[in-house]
Amino acid sequence: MEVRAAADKFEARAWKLQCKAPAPATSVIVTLKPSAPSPISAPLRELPWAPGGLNFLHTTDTHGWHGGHLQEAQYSADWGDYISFAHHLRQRADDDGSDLLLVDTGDRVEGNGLYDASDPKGRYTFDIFKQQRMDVITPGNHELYLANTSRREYDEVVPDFRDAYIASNLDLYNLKSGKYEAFAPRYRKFTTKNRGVRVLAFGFMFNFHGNANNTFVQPVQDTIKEQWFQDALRTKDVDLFLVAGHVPVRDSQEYDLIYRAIRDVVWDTPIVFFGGHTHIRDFRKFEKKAYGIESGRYMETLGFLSISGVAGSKNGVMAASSPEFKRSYIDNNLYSMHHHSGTNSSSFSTEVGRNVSESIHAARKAMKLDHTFGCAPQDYWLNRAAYPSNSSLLSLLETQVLPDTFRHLKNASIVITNSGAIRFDIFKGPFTTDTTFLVSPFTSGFRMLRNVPYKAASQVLQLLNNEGQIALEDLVDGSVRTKDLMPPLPPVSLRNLQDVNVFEGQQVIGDKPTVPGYTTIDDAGSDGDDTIHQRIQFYDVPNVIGVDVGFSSDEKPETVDLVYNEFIQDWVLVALQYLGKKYGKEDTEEALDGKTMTDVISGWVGEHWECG
Ligand SMILES: Nc1ccn([C@@H]2O[C@H](COP(=O)(O)O)[C@@H](O)[C@H]2O)c(=O)n1
Ligand SMILES: [Zn+2]
Ligand SMILES: [Zn+2]
Repeated sequence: MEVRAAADKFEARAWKLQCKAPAPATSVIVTLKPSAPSPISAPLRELPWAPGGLNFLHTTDTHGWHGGHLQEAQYSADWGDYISFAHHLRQRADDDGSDLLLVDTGDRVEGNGLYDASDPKGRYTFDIFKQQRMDVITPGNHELYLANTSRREYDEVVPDFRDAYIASNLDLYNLKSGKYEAFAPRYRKFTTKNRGVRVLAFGFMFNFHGNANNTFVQPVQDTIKEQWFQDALRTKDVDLFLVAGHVPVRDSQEYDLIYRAIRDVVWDTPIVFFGGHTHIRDFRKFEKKAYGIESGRYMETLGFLSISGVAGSKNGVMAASSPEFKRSYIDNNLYSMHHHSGTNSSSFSTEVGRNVSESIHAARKAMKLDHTFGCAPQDYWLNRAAYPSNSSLLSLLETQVLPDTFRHLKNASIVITNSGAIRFDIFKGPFTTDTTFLVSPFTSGFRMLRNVPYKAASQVLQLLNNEGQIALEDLVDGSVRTKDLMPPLPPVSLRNLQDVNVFEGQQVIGDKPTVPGYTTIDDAGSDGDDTIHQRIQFYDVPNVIGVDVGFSSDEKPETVDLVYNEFIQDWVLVALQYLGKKYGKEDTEEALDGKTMTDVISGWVGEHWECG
C-alpha cells in the first residue's frame, strides 16, 4: 500500500511537469497488474506532448498480443488498458487544444493464443481490437499469407474501421465480379477535431510476394504512378501528409519512393511516416519536415509522436517554418500509462477499457490458454542468447526437439527449418497452450523431397544462410525477396547492439536498479525510450537451422530425404537448382502427417518437460 501511495503521489507531481522539457529520470517501484510476475523499477522520461499541436499513438506488429505479456511485467498492459490510456490522452488534447490521432500499421494477427487458438482464428480478437478508435489503420503481410485470413480481414476488420482503414496498394479478388478490387479506400482526407489540421493519409504494404492468390499487392513503384495517387498529391489545402504502412521506415525502397513522389509534387508540406514489419523501435529523419516512426512489436511498445508548429484551420494557427517532430517509445505497462496520463490505479480504467480487459480474460479462459503441457526448466532465448549455446532456443530445437521428433524417419534425412518460424522466447516455468502459439503460430507444415543426392542436400542449409542469398535472388528473377527468408530482425535496431550483458552487474539510476529492455538509438538520439532500461545484448541468428537424422557425422549417405518447413519450400527448390538438381513442387510430399511446428514443439514439451 505504501508503495502504491508513493507512486500515485509521484504520478500526480509528474503530471504537472509534463508540459516542460523532458525531466531528469526519476525512479519508483510499483506493482503492476495482479497477473504481472513482479514489481518493476521504472525510471521514466516524460512524453514530448505537443500542447496545441498534433500528437499520435502508434501500434504495429501486435501479432495478437492484445492481452499483453503475462510473463513480463514491463509489457503487461492489455488492449483494454490501451483504450483507457488513449481516452485520457484524448481528454488532454481536448483540454489544451491539441489533437490525438491513433495509427496501427498491421500484422495484428498470428503470434499469440488469443488470436491463433480459436477456430476460426481471430474469433475473439476482432471484437476486442475494434473497441479502440483508430484514425488510420493498414494491413500487414500476416493479414495476407492465408486466403481465409485476408478474407476475414476484409469482411470484419475493414467494416469495423470503415473510415480509418486504408489500402493504397492492396486488392482482393472478388468472386462475383471475377476481378481484383480495392481492399479498402486508397487514401483518406480528414480534418483533425481541435486544431483543424487537414490530413491526407495513405496506407501502404511493402512489396510483398508471399500473399495468397486472393489478394494482389501492387508494387509501390507502380502505385505512385497511378492517376488516383498523383491526383491525391495535388489535393488542395493539405496541412500534413500522413503515410502509414507495413513498411520499415529505414532502408526501405518503398518509403523512399513514396517520400520522393510526394516531394516531387509538394515541396514543403510536412510528411509523417508510420512504419512496421521489422519489429524495431526507430525514428528516422527524412528531412526537416519529414520524419517516420516505427513502434516495435508484440504490444511491447506504444509509439508516441508529436508535431508542433503544423498549420491548422482552427484557432488561426499558422504553419511554423520548421515544425518540430518528437518521439517516445512507451513501455506497455500500467506504470508508464498512469504516469503519462496523470492518473492512478483508481482513476485510470474507463468502462470500455475495463470491459475489454474482461473480454480478454474471458476469451483466454474459453480457449483454455493456460492449459499446461509441461514446465520449461530454464529460459530459452531466440535473440538474447548466442547461437549455438545452452540458452539458445534454436540450439534446443537443433539438438533436442527436431532430432527427437524426426527420429522415426526410415531413411537418412536432413531436416531444416527457418529460424523465422520461431517467434518468441520460452521462459522458465509453465509452458502453456498460449506459449505454443507465442513460439510458433504458423499453420504451415513440413514437406519433403525423397532421395536427394547427399552432396546437394548437405549444401542447402549453408546456401540459404550465406553467400547463396544474392545468387538465389537472381535465380528467381526478382519474384521472391530473400528478405522474406530472413528472420525478423531482433527487436531493437541492429545499430543498438552493444556489448553489455544484462546479467553482469546492474545499472543503477538514483537508488534503483533499472529493468533490462530496449535502449534505442535513432535519428533523434538516445532518449526515446520512455523507460530508462538496462541494455540487453541481442545476437544475430542464422536464417535456417538443420539436423541430420538417421546417419552420423562421419557417414556420407548417397542420398537423403530432405525435410523442410513448408514456408521455405521455394527457396529450398531454388537452392537445389543452383546446386544443379532440378526439382519442382510436384516432386515434394507432405512430411510428419501434416503436423506444424506448433504441434512439434507442444508434443515434445509434453513428453520431455514435466512440472516438478
Ligand atoms: N507461414 C509462415 C509465415 C511467416 N513466417 C516467418 O515470419 C516472417 C514474417 O514475419 P513479420 O512479422 O516480420 O512480417 C517471415 O519472414 C518468416 O520468417 C514463417 O516462418 N512461416
Ligand atoms: Zn510482424
Ligand atoms: Zn510484417
